Amino acid sequence: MPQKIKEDIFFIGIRDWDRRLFDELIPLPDGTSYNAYLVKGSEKIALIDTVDPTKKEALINQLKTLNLSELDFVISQHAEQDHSGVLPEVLNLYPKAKLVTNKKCQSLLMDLLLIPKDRFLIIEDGQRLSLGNKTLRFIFTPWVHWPETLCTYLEENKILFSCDFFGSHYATSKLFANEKEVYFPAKRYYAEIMMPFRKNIKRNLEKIEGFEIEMIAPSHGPIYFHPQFILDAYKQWVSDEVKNEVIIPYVSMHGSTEKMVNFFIDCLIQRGIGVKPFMLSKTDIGELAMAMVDAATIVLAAPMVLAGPHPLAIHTAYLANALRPKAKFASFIGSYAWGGKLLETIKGILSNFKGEFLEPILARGYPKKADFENLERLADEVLSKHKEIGII
Ligand SMILES: Cc1cc2nc3c(=O)[nH]c(=O)nc-3n(C[C@H](O)[C@H](O)[C@H](O)COP(=O)(O)O)c2cc1C
Repeated sequence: MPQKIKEDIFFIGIRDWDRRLFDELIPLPDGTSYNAYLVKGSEKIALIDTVDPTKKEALINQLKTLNLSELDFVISQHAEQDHSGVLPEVLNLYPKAKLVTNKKCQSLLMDLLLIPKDRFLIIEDGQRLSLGNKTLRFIFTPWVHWPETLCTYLEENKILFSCDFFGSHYATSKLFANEKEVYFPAKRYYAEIMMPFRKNIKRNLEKIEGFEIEMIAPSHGPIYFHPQFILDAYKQWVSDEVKNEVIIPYVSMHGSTEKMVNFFIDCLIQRGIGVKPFMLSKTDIGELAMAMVDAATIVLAAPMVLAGPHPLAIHTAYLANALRPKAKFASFIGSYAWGGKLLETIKGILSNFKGEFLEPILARGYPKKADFENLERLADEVLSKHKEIGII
Protein backbone atom coordinates (compact mmCIF):
# COMPACT_ATOMS: atom_id res chain seq x y z
CA MET A 1 0.00 0.00 0.00
CA PRO A 2 1.23 3.54 -0.76
CA GLN A 3 2.47 5.37 2.34
CA LYS A 4 1.89 9.09 2.67
CA ILE A 5 5.06 11.09 3.36
CA LYS A 6 3.41 14.51 3.21
CA GLU A 7 0.25 15.86 1.61
CA ASP A 8 0.15 14.52 -1.97
CA ILE A 9 3.56 12.85 -1.69
CA PHE A 10 3.66 9.06 -1.44
CA PHE A 11 6.22 6.32 -0.91
CA ILE A 12 5.30 3.54 -3.32
CA GLY A 13 8.49 1.53 -2.93
CA ILE A 14 8.78 -2.20 -2.42
CA ARG A 15 10.66 -3.87 0.43
CA ASP A 16 12.64 -6.91 -0.63
CA TRP A 17 12.98 -8.58 2.77
CA ASP A 18 14.55 -11.83 1.56
CA ARG A 19 17.06 -10.69 -1.03
CA ARG A 20 20.52 -11.80 0.10
CA LEU A 21 22.76 -10.87 -2.84
CA PHE A 22 23.01 -7.80 -5.02
CA ASP A 23 24.76 -7.60 -8.39
CA GLU A 24 25.55 -11.30 -7.82
CA LEU A 25 28.33 -10.02 -5.57
CA ILE A 26 27.25 -7.91 -2.62
CA PRO A 27 25.80 -9.66 0.46
CA LEU A 28 22.54 -8.14 1.76
CA PRO A 29 22.25 -9.17 5.42
CA ASP A 30 19.28 -6.82 5.91
CA GLY A 31 17.54 -7.24 2.54
CA THR A 32 16.83 -4.03 0.67
CA SER A 33 14.08 -1.85 -0.72
CA TYR A 34 13.49 -0.16 -4.08
CA ASN A 35 11.86 3.17 -3.42
CA ALA A 36 9.60 4.82 -5.95
CA TYR A 37 7.77 8.03 -5.05
CA LEU A 38 4.67 9.69 -6.37
CA VAL A 39 4.20 13.48 -6.27
CA LYS A 40 0.75 14.91 -7.03
CA GLY A 41 0.70 18.57 -8.02
CA SER A 42 -2.46 20.61 -8.56
CA GLU A 43 -2.02 20.18 -12.33
CA LYS A 44 0.36 17.33 -13.03
CA ILE A 45 1.46 14.07 -11.44
CA ALA A 46 4.99 12.69 -11.41
CA LEU A 47 6.38 9.29 -10.53
CA ILE A 48 10.00 9.30 -9.37
CA ASP A 49 11.82 6.09 -10.40
CA THR A 50 10.42 2.58 -10.44
CA VAL A 51 11.60 -0.66 -8.80
CA ASP A 52 13.54 -3.82 -9.54
CA PRO A 53 11.88 -5.82 -12.36
CA THR A 54 11.32 -8.75 -9.96
CA LYS A 55 8.85 -6.49 -8.12
CA LYS A 56 7.02 -5.24 -11.21
CA GLU A 57 3.58 -6.44 -10.18
CA ALA A 58 3.84 -4.97 -6.71
CA LEU A 59 4.65 -1.51 -8.12
CA ILE A 60 1.86 -1.65 -10.71
CA ASN A 61 -0.57 -2.64 -7.94
CA GLN A 62 0.53 0.34 -5.84
CA LEU A 63 -0.06 2.67 -8.79
CA LYS A 64 -3.51 1.15 -9.38
CA THR A 65 -4.39 1.66 -5.70
CA LEU A 66 -3.78 5.37 -6.18
CA ASN A 67 -6.44 5.43 -8.91
CA LEU A 68 -4.55 7.72 -11.25
CA SER A 69 -6.38 8.45 -14.47
CA GLU A 70 -3.13 9.57 -16.06
CA LEU A 71 0.49 10.02 -15.15
CA ASP A 72 2.17 13.08 -16.68
CA PHE A 73 5.82 12.52 -15.88
CA VAL A 74 8.06 9.64 -14.91
CA ILE A 75 11.37 10.91 -13.56
CA SER A 76 14.31 8.58 -14.09
CA GLN A 77 17.17 9.52 -11.79
CA HIS A 78 19.38 6.53 -12.57
CA ALA A 79 19.39 4.03 -15.43
CA GLU A 80 20.33 0.97 -13.36
CA GLN A 81 17.63 -1.67 -13.56
CA ASP A 82 16.81 -1.84 -9.84
CA HIS A 83 15.24 1.62 -10.34
CA SER A 84 14.53 1.75 -14.05
CA GLY A 85 13.52 -1.87 -14.66
CA VAL A 86 9.76 -1.28 -14.61
CA LEU A 87 9.86 1.87 -16.77
CA PRO A 88 8.73 0.04 -19.93
CA GLU A 89 5.61 -1.34 -18.19
CA VAL A 90 4.80 2.00 -16.55
CA LEU A 91 5.15 3.82 -19.88
CA ASN A 92 2.84 1.25 -21.51
CA LEU A 93 0.29 1.68 -18.75
CA TYR A 94 0.36 5.49 -19.05
CA PRO A 95 0.85 6.16 -22.77
CA LYS A 96 0.80 9.96 -22.39
CA ALA A 97 3.51 10.05 -19.70
CA LYS A 98 6.83 11.66 -20.60
CA LEU A 99 10.03 10.08 -19.34
CA VAL A 100 12.00 12.93 -17.77
CA THR A 101 15.75 12.58 -17.46
CA ASN A 102 19.11 13.90 -18.67
CA LYS A 103 20.78 13.09 -21.98
CA LYS A 104 23.22 10.57 -20.52
CA CYS A 105 20.46 8.66 -18.78
CA GLN A 106 18.36 8.73 -21.95
CA SER A 107 21.15 7.10 -23.92
CA LEU A 108 21.60 4.39 -21.26
CA LEU A 109 17.85 3.73 -20.96
CA MET A 110 17.52 3.39 -24.73
CA ASP A 111 20.29 0.78 -24.75
CA LEU A 112 19.47 -1.04 -21.51
CA LEU A 113 15.67 -1.10 -21.72
CA LEU A 114 14.98 -0.34 -25.38
CA ILE A 115 12.83 2.68 -24.52
CA PRO A 116 11.90 4.63 -27.70
CA LYS A 117 13.39 8.11 -28.08
CA ASP A 118 10.05 9.87 -28.49
CA ARG A 119 9.00 9.06 -24.91
CA PHE A 120 11.70 11.27 -23.39
CA LEU A 121 11.63 14.83 -22.12
CA ILE A 122 15.26 15.86 -21.70
CA ILE A 123 16.13 18.24 -18.86
CA GLU A 124 19.28 20.22 -18.04
CA ASP A 125 21.06 20.65 -14.72
CA GLY A 126 19.10 23.06 -12.49
CA GLN A 127 15.98 22.99 -14.68
CA ARG A 128 12.55 23.18 -13.04
CA LEU A 129 9.43 21.21 -13.89
CA SER A 130 6.12 22.57 -12.63
CA LEU A 131 3.38 20.25 -11.41
CA GLY A 132 1.17 23.23 -10.53
CA ASN A 133 1.50 23.90 -6.82
CA LYS A 134 4.64 21.73 -6.65
CA THR A 135 7.91 22.29 -8.47
CA LEU A 136 10.59 19.72 -9.18
CA ARG A 137 14.14 20.94 -9.69
CA PHE A 138 16.77 18.64 -11.16
CA ILE A 139 20.25 18.56 -9.71
CA PHE A 140 22.80 16.59 -11.71
CA THR A 141 24.98 14.55 -9.38
CA PRO A 142 27.21 12.55 -11.74
CA TRP A 143 29.01 9.45 -10.48
CA VAL A 144 26.87 8.57 -7.52
CA HIS A 145 27.51 5.89 -8.79
CA TRP A 146 26.99 5.94 -12.57
CA PRO A 147 27.76 8.81 -14.94
CA GLU A 148 24.12 9.84 -15.46
CA THR A 149 22.89 10.00 -11.84
CA LEU A 150 20.75 12.96 -10.79
CA CYS A 151 18.68 14.08 -7.81
CA THR A 152 15.28 15.78 -7.75
CA TYR A 153 14.49 18.59 -5.31
CA LEU A 154 10.88 19.26 -4.49
CA GLU A 155 11.06 22.98 -3.78
CA GLU A 156 7.83 23.63 -1.84
CA ASN A 157 8.40 20.70 0.56
CA LYS A 158 12.23 20.90 0.63
CA ILE A 159 12.54 17.18 -0.09
CA LEU A 160 15.58 15.84 -1.91
CA PHE A 161 14.89 12.63 -3.84
CA SER A 162 18.44 11.35 -4.03
CA CYS A 163 18.21 7.91 -5.68
CA ASP A 164 21.29 5.83 -4.71
CA PHE A 165 23.01 8.81 -3.04
CA PHE A 166 22.52 8.30 0.77
CA GLY A 167 20.84 4.95 0.17
CA SER A 168 21.07 1.84 2.32
CA HIS A 169 20.32 -1.80 1.63
CA TYR A 170 18.01 -2.04 4.58
CA ALA A 171 14.50 -3.46 4.52
CA THR A 172 12.55 -2.00 7.42
CA SER A 173 8.88 -1.41 8.13
CA LYS A 174 9.82 2.08 9.28
CA LEU A 175 9.29 4.72 6.62
CA PHE A 176 11.64 7.14 8.37
CA ALA A 177 15.15 6.20 9.39
CA ASN A 178 16.10 5.50 12.95
CA GLU A 179 19.63 6.94 12.97
CA LYS A 180 21.17 4.18 15.10
CA GLU A 181 19.61 1.44 13.00
CA VAL A 182 20.47 2.84 9.60
CA TYR A 183 24.02 4.08 10.25
CA PHE A 184 25.83 0.81 9.49
CA PRO A 185 23.64 -0.24 6.53
CA ALA A 186 24.20 3.25 5.06
CA LYS A 187 27.94 3.04 5.70
CA ARG A 188 28.08 -0.42 4.16
CA TYR A 189 26.19 0.89 1.12
CA TYR A 190 28.58 3.85 0.83
CA ALA A 191 31.56 1.47 1.04
CA GLU A 192 30.30 -0.94 -1.59
CA ILE A 193 28.74 1.48 -4.04
CA MET A 194 29.99 5.02 -3.50
CA MET A 195 33.56 4.75 -2.16
CA PRO A 196 35.22 4.34 -5.59
CA PHE A 197 33.83 7.79 -6.47
CA ARG A 198 34.81 9.57 -3.25
CA LYS A 199 36.00 12.76 -4.97
CA ASN A 200 32.79 13.02 -7.04
CA ILE A 201 30.68 12.37 -3.96
CA LYS A 202 32.49 15.21 -2.19
CA ARG A 203 31.72 17.60 -5.07
CA ASN A 204 28.09 16.50 -5.17
CA LEU A 205 27.73 16.91 -1.41
CA GLU A 206 28.91 20.50 -1.77
CA LYS A 207 26.47 21.00 -4.63
CA ILE A 208 23.39 19.84 -2.72
CA GLU A 209 24.45 21.81 0.36
CA GLY A 210 23.28 24.87 -1.57
CA PHE A 211 19.70 23.66 -1.08
CA GLU A 212 17.62 23.84 2.06
CA ILE A 213 16.82 20.18 2.70
CA GLU A 214 14.24 19.06 5.25
CA MET A 215 14.05 15.45 4.13
CA ILE A 216 16.14 13.10 2.01
CA ALA A 217 14.25 10.35 0.23
CA PRO A 218 16.71 7.85 -1.27
CA SER A 219 15.86 4.93 -3.54
CA HIS A 220 17.06 2.22 -1.14
CA GLY A 221 16.32 2.07 2.59
CA PRO A 222 14.37 4.42 4.84
CA ILE A 223 13.80 8.16 4.36
CA TYR A 224 15.86 10.62 6.41
CA PHE A 225 13.51 12.88 8.32
CA HIS A 226 16.50 14.59 9.97
CA PRO A 227 18.96 14.53 7.06
CA GLN A 228 21.81 16.35 8.80
CA PHE A 229 22.84 13.03 10.35
CA ILE A 230 23.45 11.33 7.00
CA LEU A 231 24.99 14.47 5.47
CA ASP A 232 27.47 14.60 8.36
CA ALA A 233 28.22 10.88 8.07
CA TYR A 234 28.92 11.24 4.33
CA LYS A 235 31.18 14.24 4.98
CA GLN A 236 33.20 12.12 7.38
CA TRP A 237 33.40 9.14 5.00
CA VAL A 238 34.52 11.18 1.98
CA SER A 239 37.05 13.22 3.96
CA ASP A 240 40.76 12.40 3.78
CA GLU A 241 40.77 11.57 7.49
CA VAL A 242 41.79 8.03 8.39
CA LYS A 243 41.55 6.15 11.69
CA ASN A 244 44.25 4.45 13.73
CA GLU A 245 43.23 1.05 12.38
CA VAL A 246 44.82 -1.79 10.44
CA ILE A 247 42.66 -4.09 8.34
CA ILE A 248 44.07 -7.56 7.82
CA PRO A 249 42.28 -9.57 5.13
CA TYR A 250 43.92 -13.00 5.29
CA VAL A 251 43.80 -16.58 4.10
CA SER A 252 45.84 -19.57 5.21
CA MET A 253 45.66 -23.20 4.06
CA HIS A 254 47.88 -24.92 6.63
CA GLY A 255 48.26 -22.35 9.40
CA SER A 256 51.59 -20.64 8.66
CA THR A 257 50.16 -17.35 7.44
CA GLU A 258 47.51 -17.52 10.15
CA LYS A 259 50.20 -17.88 12.85
CA MET A 260 51.91 -14.77 11.48
CA VAL A 261 48.62 -12.86 11.34
CA ASN A 262 47.71 -13.72 14.93
CA PHE A 263 51.15 -12.70 16.17
CA PHE A 264 50.96 -9.45 14.18
CA ILE A 265 47.49 -8.69 15.60
CA ASP A 266 48.93 -8.97 19.14
CA CYS A 267 51.85 -6.71 18.20
CA LEU A 268 49.46 -4.04 16.90
CA ILE A 269 47.14 -4.25 19.90
CA GLN A 270 50.11 -3.88 22.25
CA ARG A 271 51.03 -0.70 20.40
CA GLY A 272 47.54 0.79 20.79
CA ILE A 273 46.50 0.26 17.17
CA GLY A 274 42.99 -0.92 16.27
CA VAL A 275 42.87 -4.16 14.25
CA LYS A 276 40.15 -5.68 12.06
CA PRO A 277 41.09 -9.13 10.73
CA PHE A 278 38.96 -10.76 8.01
CA MET A 279 39.41 -14.42 7.18
CA LEU A 280 38.78 -14.35 3.44
CA SER A 281 37.29 -17.84 3.14
CA LYS A 282 34.53 -16.82 5.56
CA THR A 283 34.14 -13.07 5.53
CA ASP A 284 31.23 -11.01 4.27
CA ILE A 285 32.90 -8.72 1.73
CA GLY A 286 30.52 -5.92 2.71
CA GLU A 287 32.02 -5.94 6.22
CA LEU A 288 35.48 -5.78 4.72
CA ALA A 289 34.49 -2.91 2.40
CA MET A 290 32.98 -1.05 5.35
CA ALA A 291 36.21 -1.38 7.33
CA MET A 292 38.04 0.12 4.36
CA VAL A 293 36.08 3.37 4.64
CA ASP A 294 38.35 4.76 7.33
CA ALA A 295 41.31 2.47 8.12
CA ALA A 296 44.77 4.02 7.75
CA THR A 297 46.51 0.77 6.85
CA ILE A 298 45.70 -2.44 4.99
CA VAL A 299 47.90 -5.52 5.40
CA LEU A 300 46.94 -8.37 3.10
CA ALA A 301 48.09 -11.82 4.20
CA ALA A 302 48.21 -14.99 2.08
CA PRO A 303 50.35 -17.97 1.15
CA MET A 304 51.81 -18.77 -2.26
CA VAL A 305 49.65 -21.08 -4.39
CA LEU A 306 50.63 -22.30 -7.85
CA ALA A 307 53.32 -19.67 -8.32
CA GLY A 308 51.18 -16.71 -7.19
CA PRO A 309 49.15 -15.40 -4.25
CA HIS A 310 46.24 -17.53 -3.04
CA PRO A 311 43.28 -16.74 -5.39
CA LEU A 312 41.22 -15.33 -2.51
CA ALA A 313 43.97 -12.76 -1.93
CA ILE A 314 43.95 -11.90 -5.63
CA HIS A 315 40.19 -11.41 -5.48
CA THR A 316 40.49 -9.17 -2.43
CA ALA A 317 43.34 -7.12 -3.88
CA TYR A 318 41.28 -6.62 -7.03
CA LEU A 319 38.26 -5.55 -5.00
CA ALA A 320 40.29 -3.20 -2.80
CA ASN A 321 41.86 -1.64 -5.88
CA ALA A 322 38.44 -1.06 -7.44
CA LEU A 323 36.93 0.34 -4.23
CA ARG A 324 39.81 2.86 -3.90
CA PRO A 325 39.86 3.11 -0.10
CA LYS A 326 41.69 6.11 1.37
CA ALA A 327 44.23 3.97 3.27
CA LYS A 328 47.65 5.61 3.39
CA PHE A 329 49.76 2.53 4.03
CA ALA A 330 49.75 -1.06 2.79
CA SER A 331 51.83 -4.15 3.30
CA PHE A 332 51.83 -7.89 2.81
CA ILE A 333 52.41 -10.93 5.03
CA GLY A 334 52.72 -14.43 3.64
CA SER A 335 54.27 -17.84 3.51
CA TYR A 336 55.75 -19.85 0.65
CA ALA A 337 57.76 -23.04 0.18
CA TRP A 338 59.77 -22.87 -3.02
CA GLY A 339 58.99 -19.63 -4.89
CA GLY A 340 56.82 -17.77 -7.38
CA LYS A 341 55.50 -14.27 -8.01
CA LEU A 342 53.69 -13.20 -4.88
CA LEU A 343 54.46 -9.54 -4.21
CA GLU A 344 54.76 -8.55 -7.88
CA THR A 345 51.30 -9.92 -8.58
CA ILE A 346 49.67 -8.16 -5.61
CA LYS A 347 51.41 -4.84 -6.32
CA GLY A 348 50.42 -5.11 -9.98
CA ILE A 349 46.77 -5.48 -9.02
CA LEU A 350 46.87 -2.55 -6.59
CA SER A 351 47.56 -0.04 -9.35
CA ASN A 352 45.18 2.60 -7.93
CA PHE A 353 46.89 2.62 -4.53
CA LYS A 354 48.80 5.89 -4.19
CA GLY A 355 49.94 5.43 -0.58
CA GLU A 356 53.16 3.94 0.79
CA PHE A 357 54.03 0.23 0.68
CA LEU A 358 55.70 -0.88 3.91
CA GLU A 359 58.31 -3.67 3.80
CA PRO A 360 56.41 -6.99 3.45
CA ILE A 361 57.18 -10.06 5.57
CA LEU A 362 57.44 -13.43 3.85
CA ALA A 363 58.25 -16.61 5.78
CA ARG A 364 59.51 -19.78 4.19
CA GLY A 365 57.09 -22.39 5.54
CA TYR A 366 56.11 -22.07 9.20
CA PRO A 367 57.24 -18.73 10.73
CA LYS A 368 60.44 -18.80 12.79
CA LYS A 369 62.17 -16.48 15.25
CA ALA A 370 63.44 -14.12 12.54
CA ASP A 371 59.97 -13.89 10.99
CA PHE A 372 58.39 -12.96 14.32
CA GLU A 373 61.06 -10.31 14.82
CA ASN A 374 60.24 -8.95 11.37
CA LEU A 375 56.55 -8.82 12.26
CA GLU A 376 57.46 -6.84 15.42
CA ARG A 377 59.42 -4.48 13.20
CA LEU A 378 56.47 -4.07 10.79
CA ALA A 379 54.19 -3.26 13.75
CA ASP A 380 56.73 -0.63 14.89
CA GLU A 381 56.75 0.86 11.44
CA VAL A 382 52.94 1.01 11.30
CA LEU A 383 53.00 2.74 14.71
CA SER A 384 55.53 5.33 13.60
CA LYS A 385 53.63 5.96 10.33
CA HIS A 386 50.35 6.43 12.20
CA LYS A 387 52.15 8.85 14.55
CA GLU A 388 53.64 10.71 11.58
CA ILE A 389 50.18 11.46 10.15
CA GLY A 390 48.87 12.41 13.61
CA ILE A 391 46.27 9.72 14.22
CA ILE A 392 47.87 8.44 17.44
C1 LIG B 1 47.99 -26.26 -3.72
C2 LIG B 1 49.27 -25.65 -3.24
C3 LIG B 1 50.09 -25.00 -4.13
C4 LIG B 1 51.27 -24.42 -3.71
N1 LIG B 1 52.03 -23.73 -4.61
C5 LIG B 1 53.18 -23.16 -4.19
C6 LIG B 1 54.00 -22.42 -5.09
O1 LIG B 1 53.71 -22.31 -6.27
N2 LIG B 1 55.11 -21.84 -4.63
C7 LIG B 1 55.47 -21.94 -3.31
O2 LIG B 1 56.48 -21.36 -2.92
N3 LIG B 1 54.73 -22.64 -2.44
C8 LIG B 1 53.59 -23.24 -2.85
N4 LIG B 1 52.82 -23.94 -1.95
C9 LIG B 1 53.30 -24.13 -0.59
C10 LIG B 1 52.68 -23.11 0.36
O3 LIG B 1 52.84 -21.80 -0.10
C11 LIG B 1 53.34 -23.25 1.71
O4 LIG B 1 53.09 -24.54 2.20
C12 LIG B 1 52.91 -22.22 2.72
O5 LIG B 1 53.68 -22.34 3.89
C13 LIG B 1 51.45 -22.39 3.06
O6 LIG B 1 51.05 -21.38 3.94
P1 LIG B 1 49.74 -21.56 4.87
O7 LIG B 1 50.10 -22.55 5.93
O8 LIG B 1 49.47 -20.22 5.40
O9 LIG B 1 48.66 -22.07 3.99
C14 LIG B 1 51.65 -24.54 -2.37
C15 LIG B 1 50.82 -25.20 -1.47
C16 LIG B 1 49.64 -25.76 -1.89
C17 LIG B 1 48.77 -26.46 -0.92
